[in-house]
Amino acid sequence: MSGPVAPVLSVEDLTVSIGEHDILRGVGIDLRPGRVHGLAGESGSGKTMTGLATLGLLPHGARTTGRVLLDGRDLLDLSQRDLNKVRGREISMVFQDPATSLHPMLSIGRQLTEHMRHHLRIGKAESRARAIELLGQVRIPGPAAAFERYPHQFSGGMRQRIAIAIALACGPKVLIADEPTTALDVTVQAGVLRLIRGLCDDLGLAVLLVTHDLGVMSAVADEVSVMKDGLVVETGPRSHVLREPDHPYTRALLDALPRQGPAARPGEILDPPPAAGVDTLPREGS
Ligand SMILES: Nc1ncnc2c1ncn2[C@@H]1O[C@H](COP(=O)(O)OP(=O)(O)OP(=O)(O)O)[C@@H](O)[C@H]1O
Repeated sequence: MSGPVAPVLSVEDLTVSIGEHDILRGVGIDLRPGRVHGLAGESGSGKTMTGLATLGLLPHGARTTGRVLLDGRDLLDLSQRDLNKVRGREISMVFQDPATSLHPMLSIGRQLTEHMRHHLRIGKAESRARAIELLGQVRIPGPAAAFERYPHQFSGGMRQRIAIAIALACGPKVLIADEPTTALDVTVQAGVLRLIRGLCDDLGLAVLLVTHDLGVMSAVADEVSVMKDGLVVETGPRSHVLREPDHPYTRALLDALPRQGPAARPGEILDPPPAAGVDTLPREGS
């Protein structure tokens, strides 16, 4: 095992308030290249808000304190203009429902290339070639033909792969994936998770994987943070947090999982055999 890699993105003591409501109350998370950091917690605990805050995408009127450091720059200090350069270029986000994140009236090729041409300032032929390469990288069959097609011509799983290709188009260092498989049929979830894991490994992406699903977390994450009421109550290596949690809230989350076999205990359900990782997921259906 190699030593700890320096974080590319560090959220430090982040607070977000809207009106009287304290939504985040001092969140700290480090994202490292080539690592998937899972963010778990019950609905309303602040997972999505943490992801959005890293992109400066907070609701109107939100007040923030703390720091979001990307390679040493505090994103909370950037102007909207500078933040726009960071979003999509250095940090990208994939949302739960690809049907809403893809534009229904624009071809896949246009959605991929406009993004690249804007951020990377490259020409039409170069952006087309890169788009087709990206579609291949996310395993869309027939990438050149897919380039000409529209979102409705693809299945949900394929649409999420396309959304991931768009997120990766400008070569970001950080990918925020907010419940990326929750809207998908269970048979295609594994394939999308395996893709995210593979891209993280191959491209050295730092991934924040927001999910309420501890099974997903167990299959893909290297580190896990657990949120409750706007705070990270526990963070650490996946095997530790999901098998021997220190915090009673994490234990309660694990105990609330449905049992999956006569002798299964939470640690056994969640932890794949050593080094098997994502390969323990079922084969994808599309
Ligand atoms: N636009 C908004 N304005 C005001 N409060 C908001 C807004 N969006 C979210 N909140 C509040 O912020 C808190 C955290 O929400 P967030 O969506 O981050 O939770 P979450 O952990 O991602 O939950 P879920 O799993 O349901 O998505 C919640 O109390 C929510 O009601």
